[in-house]
Amino acid sequence: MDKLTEIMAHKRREIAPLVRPVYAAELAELNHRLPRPPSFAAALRRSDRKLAIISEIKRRSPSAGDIKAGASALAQARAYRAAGASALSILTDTEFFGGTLADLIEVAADFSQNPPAIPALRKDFMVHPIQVVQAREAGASAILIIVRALDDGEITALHTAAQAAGLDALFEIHNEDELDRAVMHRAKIIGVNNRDLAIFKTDIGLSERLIPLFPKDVIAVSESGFTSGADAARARACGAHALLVGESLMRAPDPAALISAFQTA
Ligand SMILES: O=C(O)c1ccccc1NCC(=O)[C@H](O)[C@H](O)COP(=O)(O)O
Repeated sequence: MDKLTEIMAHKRREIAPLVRPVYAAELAELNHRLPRPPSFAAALRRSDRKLAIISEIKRRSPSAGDIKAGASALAQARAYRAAGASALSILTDTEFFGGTLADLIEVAADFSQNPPAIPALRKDFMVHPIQVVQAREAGASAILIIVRALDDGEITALHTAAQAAGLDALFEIHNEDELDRAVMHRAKIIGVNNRDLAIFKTDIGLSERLIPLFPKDVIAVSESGFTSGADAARARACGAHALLVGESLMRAPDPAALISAFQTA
């Protein structure tokens, strides 16, 4: 069993006690009642030709073990914002990544009270619309849809729920078939995850292979394995609008310098 399969099985067991029908009317009411979060999609299309950097809060991971155990999500988010990050990715999975939904709630509440707010992706392993309700209530601007981990019915349910709740969706893919499925679901934002989850190797060549195949109106994100401006330059050259970066920014003594190197590569 590869790691993603193990994580998805755990996530399905974890949320089983919370699962209930989630109707469009509930999501629309939520969207109407809660303050509108900043747009994730708009933040990824920069007008200054710089790459947008989605900066991730990631305390540990299956591939790296501890990265920055005990890090304050709020301190990390403030550092990223000050450094010019376009958006945040906040891992809310506890078992494998050491994050919590409380991290997202804390950061989104602080940013809305102390602007400027930048949008946050709820980075978790989504399987049911109840997690979309949680994401919207927590202050997220977007959710993650991992195409290979879900059947088409589940993708439709998550995507429809996200749209009804006023959230964007980042569709994550690893190959041409998954790209076709994301396009069939009318994804507006598609990310290529450069990490092979079976052997944990990252290869930016995967983005170089897949991003040129994206429809022209899709926002292209390259995810995982970025450590230098030279890596970012490869993603830019193949058409990426944005990078999603976790480990190297969490470990960086000066995240601002690294974000600047990525942006201007
Ligand atoms: O990072 C992992 O080890 C991992 C393992 C299994 C499933 C997902 C995993 N990572 C999620 C991500 O997509 C990355 O956190 C994200 O793209 C940032 O990657 P990086 O910059 O390499 O930390």
